Amino acid sequence: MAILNVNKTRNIEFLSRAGLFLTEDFLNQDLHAEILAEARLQSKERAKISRNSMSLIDDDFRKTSIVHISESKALLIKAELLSLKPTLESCFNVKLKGCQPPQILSYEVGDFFGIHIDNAGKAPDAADFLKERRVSVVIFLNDQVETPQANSYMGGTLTFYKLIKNDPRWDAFGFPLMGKANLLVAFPSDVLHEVKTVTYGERFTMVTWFV
Ligand SMILES: O=C(O)CCC(=O)C(=O)O
Ligand SMILES: [Fe+2]
Repeated sequence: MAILNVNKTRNIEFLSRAGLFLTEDFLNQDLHAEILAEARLQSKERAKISRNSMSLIDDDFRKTSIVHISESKALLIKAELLSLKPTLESCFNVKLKGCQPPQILSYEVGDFFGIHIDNAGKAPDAADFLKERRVSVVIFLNDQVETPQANSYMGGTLTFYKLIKNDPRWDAFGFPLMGKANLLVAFPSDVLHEVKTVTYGERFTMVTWFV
């Protein structure tokens, strides 16, 4: 699919206008550094996808790992994320109960996540935890760069689809968001998105879903 080529700064502006919520420097600096350090050290397991009420690994659709983080860090992270609830409620005009346990995701070279929505849409046999997702949140933990640099990654662009409603001419266009350490993006969980293949380094994100 075609990807619109827009510069990094303007893209934040553009995606905000298209209805996404973006905020820079979301986590306090110490917590951000601690999470990233922990993400690089801890063990990981391959992330699964849900299909026909089954949870399975499908390398053709998603190659991502979930990092095991300490219980204490998970609690701190959740508290930070919950502080965002009122803002997300007014931004997306929904009443939210809370958020699902945050996950730290790692994408090594060759990893990606194909085009999907986070809340299973109208699939009748989907698990309840998927159906109840209202607002998805992604926090980038390290920088996406254009030439190799330590602690950063290349490729792995988070790309959104069908942001321009009621005009099918735009349906094939992907709207990219370059990763930037501590940038947070929130979007309705029925927005189509994907993570392109990582081509250098290791990409870390933290994700949760408000319900
Ligand atoms: O890692 C990302 O940027 C997004 C991950 C994602 O789309 C998901 O976990 O549903
Ligand atoms: Fe997603």
